[in-house]
Order: sequence, then structure tokens, then C-alpha cells
Amino acid sequence: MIQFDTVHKRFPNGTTAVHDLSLEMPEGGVTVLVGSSGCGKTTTLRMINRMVDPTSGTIRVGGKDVLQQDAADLRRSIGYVIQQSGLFPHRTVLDNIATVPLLLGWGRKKARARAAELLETVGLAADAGKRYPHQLSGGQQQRVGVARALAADPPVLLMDEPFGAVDPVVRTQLQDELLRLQKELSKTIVFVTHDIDEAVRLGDQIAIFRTGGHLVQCATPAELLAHPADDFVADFLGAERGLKLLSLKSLADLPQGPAPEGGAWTLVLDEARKPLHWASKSSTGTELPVRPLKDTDSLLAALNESIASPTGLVARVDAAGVLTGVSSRDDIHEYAGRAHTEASVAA
Ligand SMILES: Nc1ncnc2c1ncn2[C@@H]1O[C@H](COP(=O)(O)OP(=O)(O)OP(=O)(O)O)[C@@H](O)[C@H]1O
Repeated sequence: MIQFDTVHKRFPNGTTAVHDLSLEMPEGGVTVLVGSSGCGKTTTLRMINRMVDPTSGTIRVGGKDVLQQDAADLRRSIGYVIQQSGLFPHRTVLDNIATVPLLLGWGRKKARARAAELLETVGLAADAGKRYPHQLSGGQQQRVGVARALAADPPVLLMDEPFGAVDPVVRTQLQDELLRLQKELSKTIVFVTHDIDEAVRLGDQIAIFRTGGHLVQCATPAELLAHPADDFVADFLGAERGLKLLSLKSLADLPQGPAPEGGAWTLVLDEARKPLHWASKSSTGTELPVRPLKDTDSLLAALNESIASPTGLVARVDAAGVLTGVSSRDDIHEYAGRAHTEASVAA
């Protein structure tokens, strides 16, 4: 666990970046720091590994006061990922990833073996290891940055806008990868972002800051969306708060029934009973695409699909893509209403 106890940071030029911050970041969870530009997110993050020291207050990592530890040792024991990957341009990808293990005296062979293993972990091909950072795409460079931060298997990972410089599609892929990795690794992650959707997607808890380094609210995404503490938080979460809440709810309990037969539209399946498309019974014989959803997909995706689908029906499939049934627009609306009430009551 990381604990901030009445931490204040005032820079020599008089700027207060962090104002009496008390906050706990649970072990094995993702805490996302969000807020407008200049509200103290990066300074908060950098005080954890002593790239910046607080003016007053205490920060403990795993129960130990960071100021009582050697700054260089502390930094090596905490993974750090930044927006522009921060890779060394004249070192190969493999040597970049092996940086901290080498500093820790692992020996070249062991450090490189670990680096090769991590390339695979973050979804890169083995031959990427021999390349130099400029020979990779921005998204691949970020993956290398994550691999480098994980190299010495630190319990804590600090991530400062790590996916801020890549396009939205790659960004979603990197978020998926991080969620997959986190399921396996259960690191204590502190993640800075400007993007509230990214925060809702990745955070076990979200801390919202406002200018002057004030923490306004820290809560789970569902709590935050259902009960923003004030207008500032509500504005920050955006007008689509209700829809964002639906993005947190899976379809596991959404009722489904058999696919309709003999109506205006038929769901066409392949031999393995996987949905292919919607076919119109009319003389034009129109075919429209179907986007089947799994139980792990979100209620927001179901709502979207029910609007896009010509029949208002959403095809449901199992993990192998085989049809299990369909859900109607009415089912989805009713389930969404219930999910909203439950979240509001629970939060
Ligand atoms: N070394 C420094 N000296 C003086 N002021 C600083 C220093 N570093 C940051 N600041 C100021 O402290 C405040 C908080 O900065 P910080 O970088 O923590 O904000 P942030 O929320 O991460 O911003 P952004 O989202 O733009 O990265 C800002 O007003 C910034 O200008």
C-alpha cells in the first residue's frame, strides 16, 4: 500500500503543486489520478519515487517512509513509465528492458533472458528485441516502456500518461494489455491521465484533483459516477455520466431468449452456429452486419448495438463465438435502469 499523510509540496518559486494530500493507494490495485492540467498529478506521482521530495507530510510505500530510503535504491525498486516511453535511443530494445536488472547486478545473461521473456509478456515479437527504439511504432515503444518498468518485478508501478501520445485504437489496445497484465501480476499501480474514460476503464479507484493540488474526491469509478462530490467533479466526469456507468456493467445477468424466426429480419448463422449477419425477408434481400456480444462485454456496448441493429436485437454468443440467444432493446433498457439504481444505492 502507498499512503500519503498530509503531504504538501511547494516549489521554490512559490507554486503550491500539492495541497495537504492524504490518500491511500491500495496494494494490488490501480489508483488513477485525474484532473485538469497543472493540478499536481505528476508531482504527486513523482513524490512516490522521490524524483520530487515533499515540503511536509509523509509518504509510505509498503509501510516505509520514502524519505528514510536512499532515492536511487527506491527508484530502482519502483517501475516508472512515462508518455514518450523515455527509452535510451542508442540501446537496443532488449538492452533498454534489461536496464534495471543490470543496475541491480543480475549479470548480462540473466538480465537479457528476463528482457526476452518480458517482450513476449507485453505482446511484442522476439525480433523486436534487436531493434532500436526509433525503429518501432509509438504503441510498440510504449509496450517496451512497460516491459522495462516491469523488468525487476517491482511491486509498485508508476505510470504518467503512458498512453497519451498514441492514437485512440492503439490506446485501447494498450489499455486492454494493461488490464490483462494486471490480472496476472496484481501490481500496485498509480496511473496519471487526462482522460476520464481511461480512468473509468482502468481504475479500481479514481482520485480527482483540482488546480492548486487539492484532492476533491477519491472513490471507485461506480461511486464517482453515481455520486460526484460536487459540480467540479460532475463537470469533469462529463454529461454522459449515466452512459459511463453502463460501461462498468457486464452482460452476464442480462436476460436472453431464442433468436426470432419468420420475422422481417433473420439472424443468419454459419455451420458452427456463429452469427454471420442479419438478412431481410424483403425482396431486396438486404444483409446487415451483426456485432455479437459476449457476457464480458459492457451494457453500454449492448445499448449501442441494440440501436445499431435493424431489429433492435442484440446477438449473444459464448466465449467461442457460438450463438447463445438474443436480447431485446426493452430487456436492455430495463436492465440498464436497474443497473443504474443499484449503482446509486450501493455508492
Ligand atoms: N519544478 C517545478 N518548479 C516550479 N513549479 C513546478 C515545478 N514542477 C511543477 N510545477 C508546477 O506545479 C503545478 C503542478 O504541476 P504538475 O506537473 O504536478 O501538474 P499535472 O497535474 O501533472 O499537470 P499536467 O496534466 O499538465 O501534466 C503546476 O502549476 C506546475 O507549473
